[in-house]
Amino acid sequence: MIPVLRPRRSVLYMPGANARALEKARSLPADGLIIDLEDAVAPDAKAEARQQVAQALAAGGYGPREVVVRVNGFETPWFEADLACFAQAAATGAGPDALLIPKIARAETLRAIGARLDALGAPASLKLWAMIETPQAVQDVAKIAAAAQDPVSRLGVLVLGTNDLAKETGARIVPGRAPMQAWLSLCVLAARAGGVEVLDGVWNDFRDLDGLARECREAAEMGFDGKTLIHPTQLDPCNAAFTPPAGEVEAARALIAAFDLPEHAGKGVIQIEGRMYERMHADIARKTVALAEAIAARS
Ligand SMILES: CC(C)(COP(=O)(O)OP(=O)(O)OC[C@H]1O[C@@H](n2cnc3c(N)ncnc32)[C@H](O)[C@@H]1OP(=O)(O)O)[C@@H](O)C(=O)NCCC(=O)NCCSC(=O)C[C@H](O)C(=O)O
Ligand SMILES: [Mg+2]
Repeated sequence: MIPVLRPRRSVLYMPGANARALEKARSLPADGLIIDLEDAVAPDAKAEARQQVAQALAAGGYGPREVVVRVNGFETPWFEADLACFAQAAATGAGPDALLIPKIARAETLRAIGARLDALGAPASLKLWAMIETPQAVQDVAKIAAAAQDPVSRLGVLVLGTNDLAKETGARIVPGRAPMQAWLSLCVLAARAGGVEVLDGVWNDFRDLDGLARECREAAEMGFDGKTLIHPTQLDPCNAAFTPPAGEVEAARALIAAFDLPEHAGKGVIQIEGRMYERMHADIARKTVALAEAIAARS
């Protein structure tokens, strides 16, 4: 059975204090939006930004875009008020789809936040996304992703924070990301084992769209479900990189149809034009078709 997919090819951050960005996001071709209350909002502007974001969510107009609020960290003075604000908004039907928790280091923290949301009366539909952006989080990413098996954690998606990883480790952010490849792959592996989705980190040099396109292709090849972004011009190249090409979708449909032929009933392996296909390839093909259909349904 192929799950109904929600495309998360492009997920755009914007500062919660930036009213123009909150407005503009209603018409941008992003699969998802992350409205930030953490690093992109100065300490003195936190309370006002929180209210502005709550008002923007209540006003709505974000259509099919998945809306996520990145709250301040678990140990900051703003965390509890952020959580209470969006738990209450979710309880009245005007909340985000998920809260993104920065600098998660342990699975227990997710469970504690999930339990706090339960206590605040937030509906189960309010999910948690976890940022993987500390050395400890990368080392423990399998346990963090596995927390998704426990409904109290509400975990749905892992999000890489490559800027913080560079800061914490001294690794350089370079084209091809050789210094971080092992960590990125570990996160993809952990996400798949835990049954959650995983989004790549941001490309800071927002005027270099060729560099961005290269990094999006690399991320798609590594198995990421999508990439987080910081500027509207990054949306089209990112959506293109994570959309299955028409030829791939056509080939996937042909493979599914081939396995459905009466002469192939009961066969575990077939050949088409000199290439071997097993039923696992038909499973991959079904996922490709489901993603392409979900993307088509959105547009
Ligand atoms: C990077 C920016 C500060 C650049 O802003 P600006 O100089 O205003 O750009 P432009 O003049 O080119 O903008 C053109 C129009 O697009 C709108 N715009 C710009 N960015 C966004 C956006 N992110 N979302 C929605 N709309 C946006 C402008 O308002 C202009 O509109 P118009 O008036 O119609 O012309 C800016 O892009 C920005 O703030 N980006 C997001 C920064 C952010 O949220 N950072 C935090 C997350 S990244 C991170 O922390 C990752 C992780 O934690 C890690 O550790 O790696
Ligand atoms: Mg960060």
